[in-house]
Amino acid sequence: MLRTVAGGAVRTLAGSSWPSGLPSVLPVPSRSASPSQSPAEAHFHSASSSEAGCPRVLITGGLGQLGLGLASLLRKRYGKDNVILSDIKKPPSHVFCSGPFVYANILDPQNLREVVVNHRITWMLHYSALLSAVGEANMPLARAVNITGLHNILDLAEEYNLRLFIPSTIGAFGSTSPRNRTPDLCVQRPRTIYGVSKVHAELMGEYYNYRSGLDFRCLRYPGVISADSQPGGGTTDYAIQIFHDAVKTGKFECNLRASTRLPMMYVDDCLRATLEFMEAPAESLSMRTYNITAMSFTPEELAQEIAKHVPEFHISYHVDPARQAIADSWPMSLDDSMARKDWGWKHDFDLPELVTTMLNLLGCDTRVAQAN
Ligand SMILES: NC(=O)c1ccc[n+]([C@@H]2O[C@H](COP(=O)([O-])OP(=O)(O)OC[C@H]3O[C@@H](n4cnc5c(N)ncnc54)[C@H](O)[C@@H]3O)[C@@H](O)[C@H]2O)c1
Ligand SMILES: C[C@@H](O)[C@H](N)C(=O)O
Repeated sequence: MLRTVAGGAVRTLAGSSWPSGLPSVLPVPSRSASPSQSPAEAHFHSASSSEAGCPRVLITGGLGQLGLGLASLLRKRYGKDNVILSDIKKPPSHVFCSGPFVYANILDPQNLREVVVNHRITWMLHYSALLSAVGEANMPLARAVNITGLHNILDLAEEYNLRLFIPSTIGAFGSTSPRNRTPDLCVQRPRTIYGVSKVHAELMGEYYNYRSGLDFRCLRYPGVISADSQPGGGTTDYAIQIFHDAVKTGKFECNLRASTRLPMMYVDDCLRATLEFMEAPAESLSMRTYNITAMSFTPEELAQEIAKHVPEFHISYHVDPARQAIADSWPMSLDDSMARKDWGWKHDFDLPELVTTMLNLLGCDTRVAQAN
């Protein structure tokens, strides 16, 4: 099993049969390989890996909270030039210089087609979206990007036989879903355009998989916490901002109630899960959409953990009714046992490690704080 540590470095790797000669990694599945096929036949039928055996990856929406970290991890794995970052935003110069970047608007199918063809793309990781809070603030745009854009992506992935990853979210559940240890399969009646669009993405991807064999893969992420990128307008954003404010000012005003429990994950776990899932043999996947999680906490519990390192830290509450209503309809914890069973998902970061890591990355000397 491939494992990484904070920062994305490979820690331990098992297995060694990647045909491109990459350092020992999980065997790359050919989606049409079967035990009766010769490796040559399997390779011939695999359109999800490039001629050289190494995927050529396109990341859409790559300048958001998660895209840059994902690109960095995948570039370490597959080579800088095999991972193309794209967005409609202008990249800062350090991003532009760090590897291939192209403009790709998911609402423009012609533009997308050119990118896929010109860069000989074999895997697409589709990260463009409007998140929960900004989606409610601009429903028509969220509907266009998250639903019309998705249709463009699916059609292209089917036409060019791409392996397609689309992240879903805890926001794909609603108040009528079980809220404790929410299972993979249950009632999904979200009441945000974000949630509705993600249920649509899950179902459409599974339908394309069923209809034409599209190698669609989807993980329902919890709230993802990272230090080096800004959150994009979600309901779980408080769990990032709290660290910045704790380090800068020692206090934080939270827009959710103290007792609001939500599933969360540190970004390194999230990105490693994505890579491991993309590399998992198709035969090991009993489903195409999996829950993954690491921890669940409330703002109050997070503040208490931060206060162990920043003793003067003070949290206050000024609840935003729109975000609170969204959070109250989401799971408090997820059941991700199927991901753990099928393809070996295992998180590294629980709440104490998350807090220590975030504070260290943001420049707070937690050892000194603890000593004090
Ligand atoms: N961050 C989280 O906590 C979290 C949790 C669950 C799921 N996800 C999912 O992961 C994905 C990435 O999340 P994120 O936090 O990086 O989002 P983000 O909002 O930070 O970034 C989204 C990116 O999409 C781009 N985009 C918008 N319209 C576009 C268009 N027409 N064409 C191309 N790109 C466009 C934006 O410019 C932005 O850079 C999303 O699909 C999101 O639903 C994120
Ligand atoms: C949970 C996730 O999908 C995103 N961070 C949001 O809050 O909208």
